[in-house]
Amino acid sequence: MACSALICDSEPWKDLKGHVEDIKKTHLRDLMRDSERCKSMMVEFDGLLLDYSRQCARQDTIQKLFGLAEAAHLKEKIKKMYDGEHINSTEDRSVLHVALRASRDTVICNDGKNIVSDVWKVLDKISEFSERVRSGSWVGVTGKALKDVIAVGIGGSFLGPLFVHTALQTDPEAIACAEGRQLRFLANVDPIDVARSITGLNPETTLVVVVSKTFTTAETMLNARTLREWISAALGSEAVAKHMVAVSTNLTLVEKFGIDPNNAFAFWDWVGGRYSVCSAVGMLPLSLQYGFSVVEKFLKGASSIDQHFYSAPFDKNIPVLLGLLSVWNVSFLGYPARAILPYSQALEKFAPHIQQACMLTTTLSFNMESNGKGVSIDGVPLPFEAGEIDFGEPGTNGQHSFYQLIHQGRVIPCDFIGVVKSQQSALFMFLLDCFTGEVVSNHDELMSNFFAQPDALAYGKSPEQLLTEKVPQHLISHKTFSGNRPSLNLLLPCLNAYNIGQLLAIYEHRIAVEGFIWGINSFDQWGVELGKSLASQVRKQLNKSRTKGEPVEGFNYSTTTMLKKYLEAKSSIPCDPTTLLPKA
Ligand SMILES: O=P(O)(O)OC[C@H]1O[C@](O)(CO)[C@@H](O)[C@@H]1O
Repeated sequence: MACSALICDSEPWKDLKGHVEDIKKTHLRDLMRDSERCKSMMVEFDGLLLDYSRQCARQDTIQKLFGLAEAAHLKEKIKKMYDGEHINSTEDRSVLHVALRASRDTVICNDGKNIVSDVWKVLDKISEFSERVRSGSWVGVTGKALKDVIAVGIGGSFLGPLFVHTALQTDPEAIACAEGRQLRFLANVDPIDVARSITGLNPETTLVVVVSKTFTTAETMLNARTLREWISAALGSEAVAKHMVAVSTNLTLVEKFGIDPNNAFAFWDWVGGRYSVCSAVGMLPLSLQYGFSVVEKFLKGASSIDQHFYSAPFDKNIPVLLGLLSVWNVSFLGYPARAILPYSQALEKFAPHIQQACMLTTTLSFNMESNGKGVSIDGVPLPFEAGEIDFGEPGTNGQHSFYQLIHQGRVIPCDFIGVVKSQQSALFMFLLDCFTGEVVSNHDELMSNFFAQPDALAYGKSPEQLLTEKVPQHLISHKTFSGNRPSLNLLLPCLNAYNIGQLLAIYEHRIAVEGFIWGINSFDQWGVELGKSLASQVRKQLNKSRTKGEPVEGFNYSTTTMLKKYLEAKSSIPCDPTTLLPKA
């Protein structure tokens, strides 16, 4: 395909378009009867099982999708990514988050230079620093060990590390390593978030890690200054050197902020913010909390998927299959959203992370920032829908809220993520068959839903079935489930650091596959910049009005009215910097 050609003009795309009507005539009830088909739609790799037999697709659909992959030069694009070509063309950068988890002996080059040794220099520094802090050889200004960490950062400098931290928090090995320690995150510039992050913490025993790729993000920098004030007010300004460290690509600004450059942990412009969990962005706070040996396992899990993604044939390649199926669901079947449904509470922050990587809600994800685009990589407007709205909630909580929508409302393809061996066992596990009368353990109860829900979505319930069940006539339409709702299952052996790394990398690469097929740049984010620049105009106005009493001007009627109303009241409550609590 020529450079500015769109994938929708290719023959395989047109062929798939024509195939849609064919597929619409099928029903998952019938497709699921074909065991050979189902068998061909299962892939196992490194302890993982992907079952995509409940996709509205036949084997020939999958073959057609492979044809589309070829037309989009998917293999070549993956190779270009690993080869360090500047595939993020609008920012003229390579996209090399795979280098962040490569083993020491791997060679991955950016602009002709092997970057794996740079990666390991920083990882070794993280390992050494976190060990000093954890062992108490690095102490705060009053000589006390630093047992609590607040990681200040937003977007990609927050959501990924939060996901991994939340997932590790209940893993027995990680629990043992984190004994007596706390890791908190401060992302939102909302004073409520600030108060939550420091409540109950003593500056004497707290280390603040400021995480910002650019070191210019307004929310992060204000929060960092606020915590610097909190530390200085309690311990004196010289305490900053012992109580604040930074992670950034902009070491000049780190130094200007007042953080000792020796206490700065670098990463590089070839790491996109939302793909930065495996850089110091995630590795420093997580290593401080759990120790380097745990985070190293996480990196190894991600690396295992990196190698699989690079070398496995497409019919056995989990991220490739997931990406192609997403394209099928979004661009051909017309389903704009995807539900990410982990059947493990430990993964409660997974969907929020994927949203940014993919888009953004209260917990928006990385897919939405990556693939929420309307033009091709060459700047040509897309005449088809790309990107999807990701949302999710761990089962069975989701079942008691939005599952009604996915069963009988809109068709939303679902990713069911399950775990064979839970991180935890509840009491009933041991008492089964004894005197409790419980039928299954908590985990089996949870997983019963993981196995049942996809079939409920696929098969539904017809009016005929309901009649045989003697459902009253007036309720038949209310109780009818159309079924034929696509889903897939990803089953992980357990949820240790290694598996968490695998899961992260699978979803990162799935996003890349989608973007490569759609022909968009998944690695820039110009869309979020507009909101940032408009906020800066408002910030200037608030400052002028509050400090000089200047009138609100230059905004539309709506914004002017709201700003005036807002400025009428004194919205900031004076606070004591040592506690950051409102002054009585
Ligand atoms: O790490 P930084 O530079 O503070 O940026 C934070 C986040 O802001 C964004 O640029 C936009 O949300 C993200 O891509 C990034 O992760």
